[in-house]
Amino acid sequence: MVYTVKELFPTLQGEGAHAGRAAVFCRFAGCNLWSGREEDRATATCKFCDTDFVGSDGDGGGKFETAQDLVNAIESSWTSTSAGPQQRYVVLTGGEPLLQLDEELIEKLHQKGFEIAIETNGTIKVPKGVDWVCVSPKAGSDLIVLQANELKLVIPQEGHDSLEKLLARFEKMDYRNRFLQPMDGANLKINTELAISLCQKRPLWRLSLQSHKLIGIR
Ligand SMILES: C[S@@+](CC[C@H](N)C(=O)[O-])C[C@H]1O[C@@H](n2cnc3c(N)ncnc32)[C@H](O)[C@@H]1O
Ligand SMILES: Nc1nc2[nH]cc(C(=O)O)c2c(=O)[nH]1
Ligand code: SF4
Ligand SMILES: [Mg+2]
Repeated sequence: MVYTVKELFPTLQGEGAHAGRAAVFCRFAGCNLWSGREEDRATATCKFCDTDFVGSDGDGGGKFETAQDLVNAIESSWTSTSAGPQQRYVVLTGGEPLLQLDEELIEKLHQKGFEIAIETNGTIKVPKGVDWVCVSPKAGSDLIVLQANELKLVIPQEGHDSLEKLLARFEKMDYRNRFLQPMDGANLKINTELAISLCQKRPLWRLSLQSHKLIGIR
């Protein structure tokens, strides 16, 4: 299996329950809900993406011919921060990482001592062995990952009916942690105020800020 990776870099997880934790980010190329081309954005299922996931030309990106090649690159990225063997943490994101993640890659990352997290839109089955699953549902897509460590809902999304009804539905489902993340873009300030007021009204939800953007890291 050849893995196409847009970029691979050490940083801190910026979002959700593990915010602030050292991690290597492996951003896979490609997504099933948007081509990544600006001219397709308006007609895509997911229209608000903040990420360039097209191609393999980013820092640390490339085409990795084998799972072992990719794992070696992830390990080098971890070590490049002088971090030792403890608490090795990799976040597989994209694009949509579940278009490429397979059990061989999971097994080889575990052999190197990595705890594995994924960021997924929840439309593709999660293979066995992933340690932390964060699902971020998109309006107009078929959510099939109905159980996860973390649900991270970006708000507000065009195409969702009543937000309060949607939250009530997710509150009954099997997600261990629930976050509201304000949509970045022209309305970030208003969206943040909305997320704050909803978290105050509905304490099953916590606020997830994209803290990496606030502090100017990737
Ligand atoms: C770029 S996506 C990649 C992983 C996967 N495709 C997904 O959507 O979960 C990573 C995270 O960024 C969130 N995100 C994307 N665009 C955003 C925006 N404009 N504002 C806030 N969060 C955003 C997604 O919802 C997801 O939680
Ligand atoms: N630092 C940092 N944290 C993140 N958490 C989720 C991200 C993503 O794009 O998947 C992300 C990202 O792009 N950078
Ligand atoms: S599903 Fe994720 S990667 Fe795909 S377009 Fe939406 S936010 Fe971006
Ligand atoms: Mg991001």
